[in-house]
Amino acid sequence: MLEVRGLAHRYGSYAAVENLSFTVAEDELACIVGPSGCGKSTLLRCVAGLIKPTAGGVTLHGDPVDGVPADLAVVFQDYSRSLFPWLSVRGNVEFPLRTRVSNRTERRKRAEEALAWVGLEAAGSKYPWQLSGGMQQRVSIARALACKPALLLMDEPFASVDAQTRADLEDLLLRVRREHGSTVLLVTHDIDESVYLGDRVLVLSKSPASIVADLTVTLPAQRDQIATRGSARFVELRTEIARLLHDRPGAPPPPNAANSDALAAERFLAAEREEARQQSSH
Ligand SMILES: Nc1ncnc2c1ncn2[C@@H]1O[C@H](COP(=O)(O)OP(=O)(O)OP(=O)(O)O)[C@@H](O)[C@H]1O
Repeated sequence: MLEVRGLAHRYGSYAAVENLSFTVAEDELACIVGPSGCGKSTLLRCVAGLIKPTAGGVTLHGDPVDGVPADLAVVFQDYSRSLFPWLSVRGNVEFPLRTRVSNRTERRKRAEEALAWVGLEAAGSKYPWQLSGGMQQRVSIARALACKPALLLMDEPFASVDAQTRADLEDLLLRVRREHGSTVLLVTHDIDESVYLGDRVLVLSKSPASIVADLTVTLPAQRDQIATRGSARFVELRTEIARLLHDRPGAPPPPNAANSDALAAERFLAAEREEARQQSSH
């Protein structure tokens, strides 16, 4: 569905992204994880057609992306700036449909349907500022889904909410995807989140971003915040990604009850999570 080939982007003389190539298949959820400032958002903006790459290109269904494609939707981290405060929740969800669906009744139906998908069927008449942060981000997700996009791009979508809300939103995304099917490219700097959500994780290098690994997440499709995150395979994958991100071939191996390195690995990953939390709060 999506092909990124030889993509590079420079801001003046500064190379943010260099020679990136990958594909995303229909109904796949691919996560992009990389160090802070490595060029993840730049990559996503190029895929969304918001900025023009300086080299290489992006195709969606084989058509070159040159400007924002009609069948693409983006969810940003900062829900408070992406929702219109003067429109009701329903009005926000209906807004992008104005240019896509001419029939008003159909627009209303699509908006109500999308709000039900994210559990906000009773909040349509409220205003965004009357909702919690997690609920506002659910409105942003409903707005994106109402467009029935061929490709959903998400840029650190859960980085601005508390840990419990984040877990709820992650599960909401997995459920909506299971029930309604969608192709998703999601950027995060949280290693655990990339493994928990992804069918695949693309690991980026430090700036200028290039792909250092493309890992298939060999975990059961049905995920659970406790059982999945506690499984040996999950721990192996996140340790592998942490090692790749920090370019430390000698980093601790995956924890193993019989292995005294287990504690060191846990400490290393806890420091990783703390660093990601601090970055997202800035
Ligand atoms: N409009 C711009 N003009 C100049 N430089 C920019 C611009 N946008 C981003 N950059 C630079 O390009 C590099 C990559 O930025 P980008 O936002 O893509 O990284 P990121 O991986 O998404 O960062 P973060 O993890 O902190 O969100 C950074 O060094 C940034 O300062």
